[in-house]
Amino acid sequence: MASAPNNDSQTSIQETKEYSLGPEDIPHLPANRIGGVAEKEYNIQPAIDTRTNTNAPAYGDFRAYFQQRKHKLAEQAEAKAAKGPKYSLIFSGVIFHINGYTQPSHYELKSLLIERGGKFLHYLSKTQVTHIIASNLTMTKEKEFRNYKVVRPEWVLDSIGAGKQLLWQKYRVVGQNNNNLARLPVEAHTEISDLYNSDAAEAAMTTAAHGGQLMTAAPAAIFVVDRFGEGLNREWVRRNLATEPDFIQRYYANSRLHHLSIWKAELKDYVAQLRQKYNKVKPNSSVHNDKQRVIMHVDFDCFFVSVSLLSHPLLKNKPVAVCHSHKQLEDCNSDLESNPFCQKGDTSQIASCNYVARSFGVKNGMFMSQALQLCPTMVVVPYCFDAYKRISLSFYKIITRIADETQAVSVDEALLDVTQAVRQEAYQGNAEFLARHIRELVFEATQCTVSVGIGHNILLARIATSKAKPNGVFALDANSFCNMDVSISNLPGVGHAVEDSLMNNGIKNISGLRNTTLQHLQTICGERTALTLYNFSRGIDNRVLESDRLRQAFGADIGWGVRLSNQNEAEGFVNRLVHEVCKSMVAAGRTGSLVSLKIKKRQEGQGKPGKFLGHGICDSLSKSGSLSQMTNDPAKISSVCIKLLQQMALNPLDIRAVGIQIQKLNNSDNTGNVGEMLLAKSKLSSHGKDIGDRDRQRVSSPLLPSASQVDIDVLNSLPESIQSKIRAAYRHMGSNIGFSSNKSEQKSLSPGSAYSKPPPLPEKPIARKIPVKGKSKRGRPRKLAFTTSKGGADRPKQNIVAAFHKLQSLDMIMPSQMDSEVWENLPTNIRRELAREYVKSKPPIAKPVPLKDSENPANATVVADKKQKQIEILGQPPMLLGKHELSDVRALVRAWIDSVETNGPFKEDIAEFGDYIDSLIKKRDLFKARSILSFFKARAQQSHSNVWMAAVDLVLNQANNACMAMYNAKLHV
Ligand SMILES: Nc1ccn([C@H]2C[C@H](O)[C@@H](COP(=O)(O)OP(=O)(O)OP(=O)(O)O)O2)c(=O)n1
Ligand SMILES: [Mg+2]
Ligand SMILES: [Mg+2]
Repeated sequence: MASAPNNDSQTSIQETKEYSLGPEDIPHLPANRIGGVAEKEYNIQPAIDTRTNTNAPAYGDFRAYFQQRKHKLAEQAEAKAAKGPKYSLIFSGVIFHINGYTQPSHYELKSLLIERGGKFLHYLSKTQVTHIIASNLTMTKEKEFRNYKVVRPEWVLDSIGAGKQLLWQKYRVVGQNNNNLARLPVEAHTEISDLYNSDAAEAAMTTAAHGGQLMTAAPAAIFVVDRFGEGLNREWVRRNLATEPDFIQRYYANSRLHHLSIWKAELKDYVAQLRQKYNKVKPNSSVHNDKQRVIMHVDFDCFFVSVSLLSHPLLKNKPVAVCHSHKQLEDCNSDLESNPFCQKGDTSQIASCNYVARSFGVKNGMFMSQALQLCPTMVVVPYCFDAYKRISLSFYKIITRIADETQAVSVDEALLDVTQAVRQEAYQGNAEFLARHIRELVFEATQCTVSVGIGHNILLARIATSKAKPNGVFALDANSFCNMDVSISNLPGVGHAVEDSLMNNGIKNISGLRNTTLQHLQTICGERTALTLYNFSRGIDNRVLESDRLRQAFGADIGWGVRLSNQNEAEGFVNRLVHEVCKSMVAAGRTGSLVSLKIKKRQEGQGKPGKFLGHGICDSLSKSGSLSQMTNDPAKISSVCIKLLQQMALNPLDIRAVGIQIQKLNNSDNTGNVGEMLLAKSKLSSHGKDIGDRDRQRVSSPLLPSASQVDIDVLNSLPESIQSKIRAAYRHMGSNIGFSSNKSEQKSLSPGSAYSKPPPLPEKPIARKIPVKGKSKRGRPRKLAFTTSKGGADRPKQNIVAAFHKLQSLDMIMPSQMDSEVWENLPTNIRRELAREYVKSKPPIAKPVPLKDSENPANATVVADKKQKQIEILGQPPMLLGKHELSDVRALVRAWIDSVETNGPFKEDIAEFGDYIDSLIKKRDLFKARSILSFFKARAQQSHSNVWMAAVDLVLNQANNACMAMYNAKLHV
């Protein structure tokens, strides 16, 4: 075995014995390794820090180095302090406020400015503020700030680099004269020639970033330093536009974010494959909530750097970063201080830096210019994407074989459930032994170190890893967690919006959170988020691992270099992108039946993007279309995509980013959901024809789930006319579907039966698009349920139902609980049929308890019944960005979520949306409020983003408060 990053277990056990909590608390974790450590000790040395006695080859005399370094820094600090202020006060007189997400972070910007004489305003006081720092602004903010000096964070960094306060105008986001700014020509060639005189902050860096391959091939010809007046290779730029045939491949080859997202998706499938290979069975879910669970979080230390250093072993003990920076073209031993990028603003982002660099204050994600100030001797090495992937695959092989369950988190990180694995004789029930074994095996296979966090749940394991790093193991229980000072923003799913809401209510840290009652939290951030935070703050986390969740979509997004001059070029680009996506689908043996095209369209009146050839500020558009069958054929998918593009009727010159997503995949865990399958199939009759002979062929295609996979509850919940057609379709295939809703009958189908193939993988309940609320009083299966009649709290809802009844003449009303996207894609006649059946199946409506006339939501019913009148009586309907039609508002919501899916929304946008819903409620248009909220919730759920779910909670909470105030009842969404 190669020398392993391991420790002598005996030694470490003795060392940490004094911190023991007792085995009765945590039976399967090594009791002598679990928390119970005084808070201050955490700050100095983790209770279980195997780093101290490690033989870790990667860090050698690391500890001694750190001690020396600390000493030296302290001396330097003292010397500087003795001399006077640490930095020249270039920002004195600047009173600044930071708006929205920024890179560097709020915290970093704040420190940089304050240290240099700036004054920070937490709450924006428009009379005091001199500068607002923002990377992007919402439309509302843009209007609001149009008379202020709004600057990009680069202004701060570049000013520091230049040693003086630079002119803010060059960094403006919007400004006094913004309206007069000449509209930048959109044609790519103009933009390119503009670049010759440009000071676009990221131009050189970005072009370099995306041209890594070319730089290697011919650095002298390609090197781009326009920013410093040395000229730009025009040919290079031309070659880097989306119109070039090999653009996508080169873009893919150089974009780290693209790699990270693809790897994440691929690793999910890879884990599922490996689990089959190793005959892993999902562990019994009954132990999910208790203290018997042992969860590990395993994460490589400075992954990209560690891997890149395998081919640069001599740099091991030097500060090193992986980054697309010109600096990597420099000789590592040259005088780096003289590098122009040390003095000018190199805004390329550090993907990963090693722990030596971190000891200087450098961090992952930092801009290179800032990092070089902190650590001028830092060496920059290039990306090695192939090696990262290769090493990641070896890692996943090892951990998936050992763990009971594995959830792929990212290329360098996984969550393991090892509850059973630790019971094996070799580990004697000691999780730490197992963690060491994993570290040894990974090191032996990859020559890189991983750190392991251990806990009874995902939250504890993750927090423990931050204590274990680098190159160590740390176990944490809930008690010890409660003694730690964990930042609220480190809790999973806490984004800016939630953090700000908590801050505004005086909840600044985790102990503040713990000291807040659940009820109070609920008023701040909604029921679900409140409960999650309430639990998290106490170290409680009931989430289960998702080891069997296959990837749900294939796709690609390109938001750089997209400059298209005509429709032909636009269609050609979409076509090439589809071909790229299909390649990976074919390789994975997956097919899909729904394709979405996302376009970012240059926003009217916007100047040139901050990033050369970037997408700048855009409107996001998205359109989906069904494929005529499950397919991964690029020609078929491309023709649907091109139709979608044509339907969008855009000026190709305005297209700034293109994304394609293929969903509703075969073999994915929604194939067992017959409701969804049936709806997908219904969509096939694209001209609204009934499911007849023409479709029977399709019904017998592999599109339909096998009879054994049909969820009878869901089938029974459909209108009878549709049920009978489905049953007929199965009869046509030579199979009968039972009428019983008894699940055990389905399972009892003989294993040899042609339709007895078990549904693939999922054991957790399948999310249903069409909810079933059990049986009606008469014992017959209920039709699609609109509401449960429970009495008091349902009063407003029943009135909405009444509104619905009255509106049935429109007969195209979507049942609010149905997935709106599916609904919109259904043929007209099926929609009508569902709507009619739906209405017929409603139980009689209970008489509402009379309320004061002015408060009676039934009035809303009457108003809703006479839409035109509503407008006359109540005046203009409430507007969201100038839109009021339901379909328009939905389109806005969809575009909103699509445009910032992963990062989550700006809090101002949430507030604006919340206010719009509020005004709907105040205008008594409960039907619309509910419908839009359901749509919002459904789309947010599809994004699988906790941040979006938190946004849903916030808006729902606000809506419910408004509803309670008006009707003394909640709005059921
Ligand atoms: N926004 C991001 C996040 C991650 N990565 C890459 C670089 C990292 O090396 C790798 C793993 O991410 P980690 O967050 O685990 O960071 P490191 O492994 O570099 O450091 P640590 O030791 O803190 O885990 O993914 C990236 O390029 N950009
Ligand atoms: Mg890592
Ligand atoms: Mg990681």
